[in-house]
Amino acid sequence: MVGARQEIKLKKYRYLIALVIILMVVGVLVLVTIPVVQNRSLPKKLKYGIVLDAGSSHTALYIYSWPAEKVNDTGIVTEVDSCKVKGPGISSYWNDIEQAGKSLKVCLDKAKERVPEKQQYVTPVYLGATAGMRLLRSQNQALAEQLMKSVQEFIKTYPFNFQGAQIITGQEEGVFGWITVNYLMENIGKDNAGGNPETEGALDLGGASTQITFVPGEKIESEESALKMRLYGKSYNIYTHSYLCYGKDQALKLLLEKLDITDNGTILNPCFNKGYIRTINVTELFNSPCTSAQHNIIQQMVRIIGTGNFDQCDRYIRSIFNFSVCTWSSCSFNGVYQPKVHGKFGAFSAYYFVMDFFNLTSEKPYDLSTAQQRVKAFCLKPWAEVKNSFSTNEKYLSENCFAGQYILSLLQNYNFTSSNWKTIMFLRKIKGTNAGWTLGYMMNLTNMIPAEQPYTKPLTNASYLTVMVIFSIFVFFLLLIGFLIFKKKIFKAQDKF
Ligand SMILES: Nc1ncnc2c1ncn2[C@@H]1O[C@H](COP(=O)(O)OP(=O)(O)O)[C@@H](O)[C@H]1O
Ligand SMILES: [Ca+2]
Repeated sequence: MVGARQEIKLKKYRYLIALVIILMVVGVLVLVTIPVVQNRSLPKKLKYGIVLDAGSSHTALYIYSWPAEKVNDTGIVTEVDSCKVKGPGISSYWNDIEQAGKSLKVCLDKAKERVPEKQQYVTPVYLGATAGMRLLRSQNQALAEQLMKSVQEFIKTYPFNFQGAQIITGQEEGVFGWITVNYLMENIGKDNAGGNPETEGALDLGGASTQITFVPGEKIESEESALKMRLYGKSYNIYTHSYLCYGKDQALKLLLEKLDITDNGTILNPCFNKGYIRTINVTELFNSPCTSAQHNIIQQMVRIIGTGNFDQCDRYIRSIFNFSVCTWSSCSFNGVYQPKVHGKFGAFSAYYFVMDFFNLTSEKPYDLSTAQQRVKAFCLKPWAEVKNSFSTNEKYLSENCFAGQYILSLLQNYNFTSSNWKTIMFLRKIKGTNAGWTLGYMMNLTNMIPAEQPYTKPLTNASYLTVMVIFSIFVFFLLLIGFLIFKKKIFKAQDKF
């Protein structure tokens, strides 16, 4: 009788213990789920940053965004919107200074709509002007300053956190383009085991200048073009050079200057399609510091007539580069030091626009001879045919033969030959964000690129909690089993007595 009563008591205890276990497990699960769900359902607070790229040919505005709490993580800043300012670059407003600022209205209004009102006061805005303004400043510093002031004052009328309008250096333009490319490709910042991961070089072709930036496989001889950077705990020895006057619009002026002009004011241009005619004002050609050479043209207007002569065009384009001097172990042109190109390259801006026109921008790179054939085939077409076959804007269309040949020539001067041509990838965007100096510039000025690898927890919050709970349950069960065995032994021992 006593034994049976004890058994009932023991059963009751077991049920009680089972109930306690279930309640504990439920309790632990609730404790885990709530914080995880809680954190996930919180809307991610986004931060914004705006950069205006005041290029020589036009101004563009870019809006970037990133989750507030992840500033130092890599690959998380993305472009959420962009806006192309109508009309020419700010340097073209030298005769109507106030209009330079006003020209930005449509895009700044768009930014005001895009960035949530509450965030606008803390959203930094930067304006960086490039080679167009560099050239103007070299001609007339006061005028350049007035123009910068005009854009600055106009941006200040907006509720954003204005951080300054600067004419950036060619070196900054090159390096920030390189940072943008490598940040978006996630070549920098990722903790790749075993030394530095390979970075990609950056090739930027603008209207007034062009930049080449890469980490060479050899020591950089010229200090002028060397830059040591520490990013995310790794050191990079970067080579960068910006060629003023070798953007595609200024290079065309360099070419026109080389061509003969007839007494009646006609220039025959082998780099324009046969039959194409463009009339320009002489001052338009010679008002640039790139073409300040003396000229004795008496006419006001000159007529440029395309002859579509590929070989002649090639020769003339070569003539705008000087190969006669080099005081270094290797040079590109004009006596500029350049180490051997190394690794892969991303080529953007006008490189992309022009090569895209020739359908040479696919994921699978084309070889140099295919590129040459395509450009040649286009240059040999008469203008009448070209005009009818493409709906491209006439100015770009008429300059594509020149631009295509110029790009092929420039890249070969950098020593891209048939053997390494395919290391160049022509691209406009990387993961939805425009390739260009603006993103790198903003990240640098907002201190978003740490010099050292930021401390990262080995586990995410959610996995940390999960692991902790699983182990708690595990330990709890071990204890429980131990306890039950222990109890059983005691009961058994009691039964014996
Ligand atoms: N759709 C296009 N097709 C061809 N060229 C283009 C196109 N859009 C822009 N470009 C060219 O890209 C270049 C952009 O240069 P830009 O950034 O304004 O000058 P810079 O960087 O020298 O200050 C210009 O030469 C412009 O004509
Ligand atoms: Ca540019």
